[in-house]
Amino acid sequence: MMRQFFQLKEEAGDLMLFYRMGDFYELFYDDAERGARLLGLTLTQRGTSNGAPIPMAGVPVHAFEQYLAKLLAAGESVAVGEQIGDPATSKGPVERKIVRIVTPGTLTDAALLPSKSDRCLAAWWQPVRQGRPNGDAGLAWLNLASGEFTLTQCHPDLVSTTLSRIDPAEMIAAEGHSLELSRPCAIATVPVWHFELNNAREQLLAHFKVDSLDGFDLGDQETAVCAAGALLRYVLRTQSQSLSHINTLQAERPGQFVIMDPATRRNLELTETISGQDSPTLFSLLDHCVTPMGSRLLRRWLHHPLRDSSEVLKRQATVRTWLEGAPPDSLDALIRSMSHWPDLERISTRIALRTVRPRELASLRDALVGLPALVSQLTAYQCSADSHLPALIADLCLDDALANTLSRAIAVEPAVQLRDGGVMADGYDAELDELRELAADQGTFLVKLEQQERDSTGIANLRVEYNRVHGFYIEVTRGQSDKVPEHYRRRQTLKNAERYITPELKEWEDKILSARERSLAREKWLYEGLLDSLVERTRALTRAASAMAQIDSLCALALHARRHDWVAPELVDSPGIEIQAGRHPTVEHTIERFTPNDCRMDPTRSLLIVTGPNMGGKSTYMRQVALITLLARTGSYVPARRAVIGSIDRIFTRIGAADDLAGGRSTFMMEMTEAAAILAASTSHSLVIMDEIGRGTSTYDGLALAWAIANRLLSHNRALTLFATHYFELTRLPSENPCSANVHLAAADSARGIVFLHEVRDGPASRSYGIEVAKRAGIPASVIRHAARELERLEAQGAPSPQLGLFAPPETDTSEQARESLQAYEDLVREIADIDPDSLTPRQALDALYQLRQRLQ
Ligand SMILES: Nc1ncnc2c1ncn2[C@@H]1O[C@H](COP(=O)(O)OP(=O)(O)OP(=O)(O)O)[C@@H](O)[C@H]1O
Repeated sequence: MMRQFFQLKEEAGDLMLFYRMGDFYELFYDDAERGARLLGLTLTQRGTSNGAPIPMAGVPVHAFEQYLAKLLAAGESVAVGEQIGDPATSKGPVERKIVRIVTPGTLTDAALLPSKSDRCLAAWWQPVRQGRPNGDAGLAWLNLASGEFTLTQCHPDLVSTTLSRIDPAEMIAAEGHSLELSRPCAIATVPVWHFELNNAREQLLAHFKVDSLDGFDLGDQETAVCAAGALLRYVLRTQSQSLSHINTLQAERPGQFVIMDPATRRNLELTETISGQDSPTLFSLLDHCVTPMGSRLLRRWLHHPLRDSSEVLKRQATVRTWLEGAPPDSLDALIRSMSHWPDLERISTRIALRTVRPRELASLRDALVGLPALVSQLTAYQCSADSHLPALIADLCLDDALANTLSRAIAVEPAVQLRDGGVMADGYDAELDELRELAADQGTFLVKLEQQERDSTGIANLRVEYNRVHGFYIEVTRGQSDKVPEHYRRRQTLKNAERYITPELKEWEDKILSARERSLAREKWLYEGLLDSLVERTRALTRAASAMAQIDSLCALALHARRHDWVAPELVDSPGIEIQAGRHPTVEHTIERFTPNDCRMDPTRSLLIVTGPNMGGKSTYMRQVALITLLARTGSYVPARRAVIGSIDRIFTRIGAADDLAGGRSTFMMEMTEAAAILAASTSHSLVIMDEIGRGTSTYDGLALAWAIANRLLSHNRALTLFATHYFELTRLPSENPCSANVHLAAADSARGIVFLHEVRDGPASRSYGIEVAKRAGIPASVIRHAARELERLEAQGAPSPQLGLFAPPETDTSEQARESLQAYEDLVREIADIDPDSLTPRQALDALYQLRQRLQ
């Protein structure tokens, strides 16, 4: 047996191998130890190997799925070695085979998948030369549960940002290539040759059954093709079924989405709060979706705001259709009609994988039967020319044949498992009906036969009976045996009676005894046949599922907009943001009276210095501007009286970083790393939120850095920036650069202390109110008094203000020496510019380098 185990284990490789033994799945050796640790199983032993006991741990077959879910959540991958031979007829160990491989990124089973989020598998490939990244990285990702297969190429620095929006459950990387991930996920390593272009391309050609990839328009995506090929190879290994639902491969090109790095997604709390909770987040707020696929799409939209306005405007126009010119209760009625919809997206995938369960088909049938009513509800809306509702409705118009087939084929309430029978509907197949009738109506048949035989033989006490040893028989008492007709064959002789069988009874016996097995086999065969016909429809089903998801998500956005008085933002191509009376989408629900605020930023007013007391509302204000921008770019309405949102390429936020102790970076280091990324990548189309940059170090250092960073953003990046700070010295920036302006969150003194007005006003804050805020926070009165005295003393002393030197314009050195060194420097630069590296031999290049170095000295 262990030899067989080792064979399977070799096949399973790193996967945990569950080896079927009777009613248990057993783990051995390291797998057993890992399983015991992760699942809390009791570790036992079975025999010895080289004198050492073999560790073993097992789980009962009936509870396997629960254990599996736990392991997948822990990022483990599993292979199931099932008994496929018949124990009764096997000599030696029963034949076993790996029949199932489950990895965190290749799940399709509804029970193991979260309903409201995707779990995809991604592959990453970075060509290297001399140990350094050489060119763009390639990424491919597959949502096996929906069949979406996508790839892209990006600069190596953008890999982590791109992965943060894809949020894979599992990553495939080449052996020896390590990748830094912003969130933990399972990593599978595969040999480097899986990523080689020719192998990868062959894999894709074979899967899509094409001679060239030209039709997919991937000419500029060679590195990403390497990743896609390796990914497909991995998936084919894990899935024993055909992957016919993966029928296209789409390339994403830079510039399609508003880029947000992992820190920004976290700071804006799109789908997870900063502390890692599911709510309150922007997604939890807007998710009024009534289908799981609608929720999943909405989540995707929030992580993928679009740069190009055309698709956004289509979504917006569809939301408008439901809000304007339609009776208010029609939206509620529409949502109600969708609320019983099953997860069509996953069902159609499971049809393609041929793993769909009977009850899923029943729910598909019910949904399809109700589809025409939903379609007519949708067509009743008057939509504007720019809405894509008509296209979505067209995708929902599936032909009746599918609904009719399912209605005829599937029982009203089918069994959970096909193996239990009772799945196919009565009347769908005459042979199945007969088998079922036989199995169910044996009593009736026997009574009928008995009567028939009594009548034909005239033996009044003739009986038709059954026992386990002899099966069915006709019993005639000895006294009547002379009346027995010739075609009766004796089966058994008893003291007082003879037992007979007739050809008719024998035939019926054969039928009845195997009727149940035959009816189950027939059902299985019919089910497979039904799947054959459904598989051909998966494309249409997937399109309908996608239309349904979009309608559901857009209804959710419309509902939220109606309930909370949101407006349609105007989208323009120039860079800029203008918001009138904007609110924070989530904070507005957590407090009684939210104060709306305006915001105007454009190239002539690109940086706003935001000052105001702690707790004054600075962070809320800046986040609300970012969230309104993001919502506008997903097609949603926004919480404002009016909003005009320009073309935005990236949103960056640098907000109160937490220590990344695991990554070995302090708060200040994190802050500076994020700031460095912003300075390196933001453009005049970027929205940058900087909250109190520089506060993690000494006042002088902090202020100096904040000043220099703000200046750089203003004059070099020219990004639309909201820059909150407690360094009042920074409020002098607008007087030096007219493209910046001061705004502040107003507060007022009252008899009972400071009152936060939460109102954004022009100009800098007059003072900081730090001591008042500390008082409200409960700092002991004696400490507050001490602090107030200290403040007075410092102010009276006119404590040296660090800004004096900092804010002064750079000194211009006019001395002769300075002029000379400037001249020398310019000569040197010219000389370097004149070098043509392509025309130099390596030796000449080295000489040139030495000469330059000498000049510097
Ligand atoms: N516009 C607003 N209307 C009403 N209440 C608001 C508004 N903005 C913020 N608040 C309230 O003020 C609280 C503090 O806001 P926020 O954290 O944005 O202040 P802050 O100025 O960034 O503070 P700190 O400088 O200490 O980080 C919020 O939790 C919210 O309850």
